[in-house]
Amino acid sequence: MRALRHLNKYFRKYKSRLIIGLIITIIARIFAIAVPKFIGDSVDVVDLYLKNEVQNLELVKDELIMNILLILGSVLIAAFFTFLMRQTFIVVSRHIEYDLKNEVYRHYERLSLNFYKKNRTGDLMNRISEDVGKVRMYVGPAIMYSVNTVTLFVVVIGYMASIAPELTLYTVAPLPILSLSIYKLSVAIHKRSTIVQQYLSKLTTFTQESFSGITVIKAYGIEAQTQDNFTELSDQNKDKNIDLAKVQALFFPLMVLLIGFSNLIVIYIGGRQYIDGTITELGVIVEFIIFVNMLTWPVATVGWVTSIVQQAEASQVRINEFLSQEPEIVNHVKHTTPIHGNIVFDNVTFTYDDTNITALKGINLNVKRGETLAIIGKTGSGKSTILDLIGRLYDVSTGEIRIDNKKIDQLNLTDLRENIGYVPQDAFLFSDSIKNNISFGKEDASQEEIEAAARKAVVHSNITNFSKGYETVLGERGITLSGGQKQRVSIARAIIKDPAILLFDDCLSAVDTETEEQILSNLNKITKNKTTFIVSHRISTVKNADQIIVLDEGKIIQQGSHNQLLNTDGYYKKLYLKQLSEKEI
Ligand SMILES: Nc1ncnc2c1ncn2[C@@H]1O[C@H](COP(=O)(O)OP(=O)(O)OP(=O)(O)O)[C@@H](O)[C@H]1O
Repeated sequence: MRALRHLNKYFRKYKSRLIIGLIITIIARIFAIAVPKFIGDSVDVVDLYLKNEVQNLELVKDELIMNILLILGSVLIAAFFTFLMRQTFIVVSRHIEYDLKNEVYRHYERLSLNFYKKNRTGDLMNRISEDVGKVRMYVGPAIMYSVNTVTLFVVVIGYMASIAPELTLYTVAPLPILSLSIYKLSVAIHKRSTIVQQYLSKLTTFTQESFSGITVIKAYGIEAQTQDNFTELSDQNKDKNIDLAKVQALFFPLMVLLIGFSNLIVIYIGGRQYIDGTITELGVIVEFIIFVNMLTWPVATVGWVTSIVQQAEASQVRINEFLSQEPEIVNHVKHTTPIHGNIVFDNVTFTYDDTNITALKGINLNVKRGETLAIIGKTGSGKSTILDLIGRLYDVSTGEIRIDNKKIDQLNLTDLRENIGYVPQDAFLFSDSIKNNISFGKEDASQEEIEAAARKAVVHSNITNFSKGYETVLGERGITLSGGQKQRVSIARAIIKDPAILLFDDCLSAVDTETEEQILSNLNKITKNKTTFIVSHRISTVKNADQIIVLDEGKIIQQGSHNQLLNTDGYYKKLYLKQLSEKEI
């Protein structure tokens, strides 16, 4: 129960509603037990009349009508309060579920990229949906049924013991067996449903991947093979579901069996006691039979609730495991720090701690506001890593990065990121309209601003060619756009922010050289008072930059302007000549 203590703050938050729920439950139960009492009384009146102890039939009829009205009234009141009980407890549980989901989501967002690399997306999603759902079963149904059971027990058994103590003892004796059996069964059900969940998530992941990669599947003609794999997974899934159904099927028969057993005891022992005179009223037996049936479900829920609490505990442990993770990148500065964009790398070395790859080794750079630095180099040489460090997606291992003469970790992280327009290598577009995908960089952007940004990124005419223009909704990962169009929408998204620092990570690779030239000439105007880092494999993209660096295995092997580098033998010149011969320049 340790992990579940995390929820106490929510119980405190909804304290008053829970107390009201408790009072409502007690009232509902009191009215519920009135029903068997009135039935018992009715049987007694009829019994007395049959034994000739009461002769006036009218009196008997009046008493019966009165009892019927009382039963009706009690049932209605009990039903109304039971409805209110569910409304309070279940509604509170939905509020707590909502609060907890938001808490987990907020925390996820604070965590650094490393966290996302170490944990699978499916796992993150499971904890926020399925695990929170299981915890809700504890804060909702489990608490509601526990309160219900305890109040019913105190009220009903107290009343039963007051009218026939010995019979009460015999009647409740089999109930712990019922509770224990239901508990065992619930544990077995839980085990099997966990397995079912695992198989279901395998099947979901497989289906999701095959639909995302449908182009590859069709291009390679492997539909039949994919179908076989799906059928196999589906088969396993079905078998596990059947295993689960087998134990679930035992639940109600087991309950009915044990209720039947308790009823037999009441009839047998109660009958004997009535015959030998220990019990004087026949109605008591009738009342007891109704009480046994009333107690059965709450007793069964003791076992069920125990298993719910165990599952919730396990889920909360998993949730707490993530909640207790501290973000590696911490915002040390709470006050705002304006960003102008003078960037210095001072002997920066960076090692990815999961792969242990030292992606950057002793990098020194000095880029002033208004300047453009281009980075070129073989794949895996550390180009993207430089951009990631500027956005403080990771902290440097040794050396330091300074922006406007301040160490990067002495800047307000939100200010830093708000002042960066980043265009990643793999343009990611959300399943939303093109308009919203662009204005993502500036939420309050007007249509004119959006169009202006799209014009600068040379994608406006493509967008207006779509029948719905800027309202065109993009499919998953923007599949309705070509690679080059996606890149340009992504550039527009960065431009619209009008940030102090622009980071372009090989984002013109899918654009033809003519369009590239137009974009670069537009960027030239935009970046006049900004600091720009541009990563590329093409000389045509980097040639106009103020500084160009060539990276190789994390080290700067060449540095200078286009002309300076052309006059030096090395990687840059070789690449230039090669691309020139390919007529790329
Ligand atoms: N998130 C990461 N976790 C661990 N290692 C990484 C990560 N990203 C990159 N690396 C490794 O760091 C090195 C530099 O990668 P980086 O992405 O900076 O290269 P790059 O020059 O941008 O390559 P490309 O031109 O192919 O984009 C590579 O060896 C890569 O495998």
